[in-house]
Amino acid sequence: MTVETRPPATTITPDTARFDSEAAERAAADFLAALGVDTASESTRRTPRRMAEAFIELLSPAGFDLTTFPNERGYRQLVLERDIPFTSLCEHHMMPFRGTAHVGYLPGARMLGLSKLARVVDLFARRPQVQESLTQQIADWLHDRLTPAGVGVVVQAEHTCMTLRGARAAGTSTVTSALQGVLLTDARAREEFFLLAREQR
Ligand SMILES: Nc1nc2c(ncn2[C@@H]2O[C@H](COP(=O)(O)OP(=O)(O)OP(=O)(O)O)[C@@H](O)[C@H]2O)c(=O)[nH]1
Ligand SMILES: [Zn+2]
Repeated sequence: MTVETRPPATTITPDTARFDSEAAERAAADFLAALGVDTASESTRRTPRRMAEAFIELLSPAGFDLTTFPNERGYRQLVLERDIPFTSLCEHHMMPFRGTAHVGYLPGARMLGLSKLARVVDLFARRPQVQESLTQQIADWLHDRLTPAGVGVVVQAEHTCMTLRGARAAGTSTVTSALQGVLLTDARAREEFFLLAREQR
């Protein structure tokens, strides 16, 4: 008889109860009026509502089950999910920043369902963020929840607050990384992670 050391799945339920969509719609209408934007035409009458819904969507990660499996065959090498797309909101301007994340881990006693790596990125992207925190939060959360031997995260993104306005530095991208466990302490494991994360298809 095998003894499960942990429950097979943990349900992650993001808190979306905090949204007051009607207040958000009223505020959007006030904001647009203050900017002199007409919301009286047939085309723009629902724009305050659309704005509220758009921001609520950008701030609403999907819930999911953090499904794990026992690492029965003792797989000890890197598992790396590359090019996970995400959209987040820069907490300074509330303008989108979007890009991709590479998320990898060195398994311990349990393996994670692959899709969960993309779901964890979504969980932390759909909130007001700075890219450094997004990157670190993904690594820390996986390290705490999965207790793997190591975790590595690389995030690359375009910040529209600096490409479309302000510095207007079109074409720039920002790269951040966060490491935990063996990937932080062992130079060879770290090197392998960055090599595989960078490798072209
Ligand atoms: N470190 C970090 N900074 C960010 C991120 N997203 C936006 N920023 C920066 O936050 C800073 C906010 O600076 P402020 O000087 O208060 O804002 P601002 O007057 O609109 O500045 P400009 O964007 O330079 O016009 C800007 O330099 C942004 O580029 C992020 O993810 N990480
Ligand atoms: Zn910004």
